[in-house]
Amino acid sequence: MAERREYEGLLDEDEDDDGVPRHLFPLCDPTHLLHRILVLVFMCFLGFGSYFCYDNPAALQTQVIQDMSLNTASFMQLYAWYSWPNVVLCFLGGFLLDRVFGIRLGTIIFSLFVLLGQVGEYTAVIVVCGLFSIGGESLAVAQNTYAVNWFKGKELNLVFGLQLSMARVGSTVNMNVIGWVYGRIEAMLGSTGHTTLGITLMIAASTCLFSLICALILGFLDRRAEKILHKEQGRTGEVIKLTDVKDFPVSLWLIFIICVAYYVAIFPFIGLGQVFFIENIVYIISAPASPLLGFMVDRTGRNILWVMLAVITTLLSHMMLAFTFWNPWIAMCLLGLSYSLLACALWPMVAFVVPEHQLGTAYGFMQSIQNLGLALMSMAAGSILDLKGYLFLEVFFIACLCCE
Ligand SMILES: NCCCC[C@H](N)C(=O)NCC(=O)O
Repeated sequence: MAERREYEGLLDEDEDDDGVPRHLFPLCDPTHLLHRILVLVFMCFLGFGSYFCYDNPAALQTQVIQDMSLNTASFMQLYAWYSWPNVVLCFLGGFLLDRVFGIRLGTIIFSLFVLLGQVGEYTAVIVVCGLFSIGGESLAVAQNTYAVNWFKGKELNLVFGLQLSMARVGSTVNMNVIGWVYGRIEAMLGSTGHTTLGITLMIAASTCLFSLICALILGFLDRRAEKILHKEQGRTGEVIKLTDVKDFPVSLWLIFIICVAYYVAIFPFIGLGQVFFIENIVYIISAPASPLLGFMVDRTGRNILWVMLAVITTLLSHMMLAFTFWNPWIAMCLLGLSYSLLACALWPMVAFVVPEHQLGTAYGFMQSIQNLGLALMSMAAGSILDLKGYLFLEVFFIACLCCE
């Protein structure tokens, strides 16, 4: 009780009982919804550049293969080199976030990696592609950690839905714009080639610079809120240890399994989509659907039930494509909705089963396992397509989903 009196004696008469300054404008008050919406805007734009540039190779496939004299195998290495480093380094990135850098500095560092990787992507292809990939995946870990820190117990599924929606907007904008940008530069220079490709990708890098600026602003707002709300005093003081991974609860390992078994039937499917509409329609549906479905999950709870429903409807989508001659738009629209539901119901579940000081490590480990699955299954899917065709590929995706 004595401490409380001393503490009250330190209270500025301009502060309320919780030590928050009384005369802050709502937009500047970290406890006000308007301020949290402001933080959420920058949180959503954190991943915009990473998601936008991640799809550069797919959106410029013809140009990249032509200008860099690549064959399909070496072209696909761009994606392989995105996933393979993250099998280990994404987990390490999450651990460094929890134990060394902290959320603010870690987010800025990973945003810088994404920018440097994108700017240098076609000078030392494989190396800086790895730099971009480490930044991209670890930045997603940081983004998820920020979301939980600011919105756990409030609108967490809606927030994840909004973050994923902005990510899908980045992918969709890239798919529909970057080819036009390349054409304009080709017209200006009068030829295709490395220079045209390089200038196009430098323009794409501006989205990563934008995300880095958002990371800096977000770091300022988070540090300011920590000071005003005296958050550091509420910390448990616990620190993550690498050996803590062996103590992760079974429920978290089940979330990891669901994540990898689901996403190997989504990203490789989109990447191998035979016609352009497959890549676009899933993302175009997911952009508006994710926040709406996230709001629904927030209101109803039952995340596990929604994840199960999403897996079942995704399974039905693939079975429609494999075993029926129905209009593929039906299956693709169903897939876009089920993918959105899965994404906004599954990712927040990590925050329900691990303490705050382990969040970055848990998300990092989850994406490491996801990237291991994606790297292996992407190669397997490519081989199955070459050797056995699309029916066997769909059966392969159905088998992966049945492992959930
Ligand atoms: N630059 C792409 C980041 C991917 C982040 C992560 N691996 C992921 O899968 N996020 C969920 C999603 O549905 O995109």
